Amino acid sequence: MTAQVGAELLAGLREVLGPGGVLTDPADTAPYATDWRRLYQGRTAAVLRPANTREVAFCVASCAASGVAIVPQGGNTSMVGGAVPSEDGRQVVLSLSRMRRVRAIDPVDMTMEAEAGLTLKEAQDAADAAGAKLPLSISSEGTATIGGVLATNAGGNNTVRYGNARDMVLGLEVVLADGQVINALRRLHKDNTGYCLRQLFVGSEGTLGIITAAVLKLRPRLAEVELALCAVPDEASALTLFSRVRGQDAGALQAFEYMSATGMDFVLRHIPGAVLPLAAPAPHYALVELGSPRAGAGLRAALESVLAEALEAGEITDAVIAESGAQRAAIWKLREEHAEAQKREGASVKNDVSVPVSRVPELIVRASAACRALIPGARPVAFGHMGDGNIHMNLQQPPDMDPTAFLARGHEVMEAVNEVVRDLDGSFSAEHGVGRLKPDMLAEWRGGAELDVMRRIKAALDPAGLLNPGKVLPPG
Ligand SMILES: O=C(O)CC[C@@H](O)C(=O)O
Ligand SMILES: [Zn+2]
Repeated sequence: MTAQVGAELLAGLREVLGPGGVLTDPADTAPYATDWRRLYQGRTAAVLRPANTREVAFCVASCAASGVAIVPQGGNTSMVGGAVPSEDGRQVVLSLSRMRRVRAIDPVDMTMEAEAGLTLKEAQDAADAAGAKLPLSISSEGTATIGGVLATNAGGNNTVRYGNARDMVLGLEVVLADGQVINALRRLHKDNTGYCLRQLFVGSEGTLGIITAAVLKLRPRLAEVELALCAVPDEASALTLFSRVRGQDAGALQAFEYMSATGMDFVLRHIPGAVLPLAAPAPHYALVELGSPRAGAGLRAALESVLAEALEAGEITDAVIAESGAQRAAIWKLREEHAEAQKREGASVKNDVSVPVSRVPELIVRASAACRALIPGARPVAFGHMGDGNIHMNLQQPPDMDPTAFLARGHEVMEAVNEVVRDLDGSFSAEHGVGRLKPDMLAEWRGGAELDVMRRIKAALDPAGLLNPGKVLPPG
């Protein structure tokens, strides 16, 4: 059992962090205690806002000495309640929001050293200003932070080309549960000196240590980008189109996103300014993006020719290629606003699942049918990162159903989808993590020796269980 947050602890923290560094007024702490989806309504006695790594270490050591648990928090955009405190008020939130410096960018090494509280968008912009590209891109990048995307190993829209967050980390600075700091902010591409500790913290969702800064690997800035939105007759055609585009020039493909008619309809109805740039709505859509750091790479002609072939083969029925940066942004908005549009349409159950890419059409067809059979009138909303096999196999409430009654069936819905995912050799959580929502699934899917090793690592690094309790690992 963790300890209550005492007045003495708070006074000591205030002395070092300053008055603005420790929030205790419920009006100030409330936004830190709930999640974007409003799945959880926690309570916290204090939000700590350290301004540098030394202060983070001080907070962690002070809380450890008092037996108080800490919930690390970045942009608080978790889809699985990974950054919310519990309802009993015994967990303090440690927000990294004041640590937002770009410490260094090296254009020769092609690296950026950034602090955990910098938003992903700010980091992307800093890379761009230095003539480089930070290729991680997710829908919540304006709010999500570097610490958060690393702690959760975020994936997003460009995984098909650049991999996930963990593929972009060369170095890491982490505050451990006892207040020690691992300073491994190295910029090395080769470094076989013992266990690769940084990758242990990436994806650990704040349960093993608190990431305070990272060295990120940059890529050359793109000189040419071409984007198309395609109308697709069925799920199988979307996969054939993906293979065709990749087959033409695998190195140029940087996003292949799938959307269904239902999700697109929500975006067009709920998101101001959203307009479908095609002649008519389609049953399915594919967003295809090519990019090259080389000016004169001929991507426009390449895209036109591959789409002409796909049209001829009946894999697409229509397509539009963006004519400007503004049009590109408008098309991306149709995809990136799916989560917001779903929220405005009412209650939904999210299933962030992945399967081998070849099985994505089967996943969408079978899981949609399973959801419809479970709750008649519910609307499957499949969309996401088809090029890497990660589909958001979400289910929207029937229009006339009480949202609370619908959400009460959330676990049944997740299980119906997971049954299909299991059968297709997939994963119950592709990019959103486990958080507070899915530890029971972890027990079931990653049980046995895997879970045993995870528990031993947790016990070794956080023996008192003070870092983000209740997240990732099921109660032991
Ligand atoms: O809302 C979702 O289910 C997915 C959110 C995010 O991962 C996305 O790809 O837009
Ligand atoms: Zn996603």
